[in-house]
Amino acid sequence: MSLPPARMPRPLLDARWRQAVDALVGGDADAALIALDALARAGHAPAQCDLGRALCYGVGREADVAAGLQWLLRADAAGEPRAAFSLAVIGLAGIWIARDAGTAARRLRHAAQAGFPPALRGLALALRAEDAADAQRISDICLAHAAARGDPVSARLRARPAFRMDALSPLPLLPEPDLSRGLAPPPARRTLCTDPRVEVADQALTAAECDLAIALGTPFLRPSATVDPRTGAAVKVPLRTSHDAVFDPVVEDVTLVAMQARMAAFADKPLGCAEPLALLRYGPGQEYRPHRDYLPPSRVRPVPEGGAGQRDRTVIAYLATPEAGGETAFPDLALRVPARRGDLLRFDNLDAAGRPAPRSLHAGLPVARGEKWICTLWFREAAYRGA
Ligand SMILES: O=C(O)CCC(=O)C(=O)O
Ligand SMILES: [Fe+2]
Repeated sequence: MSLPPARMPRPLLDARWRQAVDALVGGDADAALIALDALARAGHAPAQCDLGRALCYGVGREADVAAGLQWLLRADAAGEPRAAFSLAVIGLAGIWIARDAGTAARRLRHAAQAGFPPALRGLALALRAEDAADAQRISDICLAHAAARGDPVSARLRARPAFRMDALSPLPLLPEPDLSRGLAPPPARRTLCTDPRVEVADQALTAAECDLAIALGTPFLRPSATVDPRTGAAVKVPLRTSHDAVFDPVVEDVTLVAMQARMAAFADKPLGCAEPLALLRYGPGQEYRPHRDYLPPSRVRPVPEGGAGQRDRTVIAYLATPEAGGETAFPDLALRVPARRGDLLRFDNLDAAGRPAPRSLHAGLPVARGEKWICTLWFREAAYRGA
């Protein structure tokens, strides 16, 4: 006999929820979402969380952010740590809901204290930027716990070498991190050119942010392609010989969001105007030949028609300094920007009248020795994410 979910005992609900998650991961999104919906309505907080995330990010069906947020809020109110973490990331991004670093920090602490690995890692990296006496010690304990719970990125980011699971001390009472400092625009910028505008912010990223972006994106790297302007199809061409990865927004990460929020602040653009963050790796001899970042008109839906418009601005974050070569060059402006880990570069792709600016021509010069890693945000004129 089959009871309606609302009357099922908790272990049965948990079993149903695990089945639904297996179906979601296994690609049977329709069945998964129907099951999650029934469980969510029956008050099962983990299912509310998964349903909320699926709706927010359009997993298995068209995104419905408003409905997704409602489920996440209900799961969070019921104490579900993963929902607290998702809402912390969403609250820091400030695209779907107004940015609130204080509430995000409270939610992140709660999720970390409950042992959710991405939250432990996010809290650990936020603490690394703080100078309180205990911050570094607690940061390392958090990374150790996240690694022990199966997070390979935390294992890579640990300052100290491997450890044994049975040597782990219990998680101490964790502090609430100050997430607001990571969002502020870089304090100083150097203007290298005014037409088109090119600016650099020195040492605007922390070492932890650079390492995290590399570690998180590495599994997704593939040989770079570009778009054929005639057909719009992705093609492999000698224009880009690097490897790249695009961070799908569903890869929620507090540190990555804080880093992007700072890149957006430097660009004087809302983060919601940015395309998803891209990661690029260049080895010796690899390059990005001279090109412009604005799109062929056929791929631009103009703002007055409700589209996101052109790529009006680009921000590049340098994550790893090559031993030689790899500068970003602007041939028409006689400029070369060294690829120095931690620095940000921004430049305009359009002129003051909003027309494509041919002088924004730029290139990633060949790396001579070592590796160059960057993250790029291409900003549109109007809202792109969640639009
Ligand atoms: O690698 C570089 O320095 C330039 C990268 C670039 O042009 C881009 O990502 O659009
Ligand atoms: Fe570019």
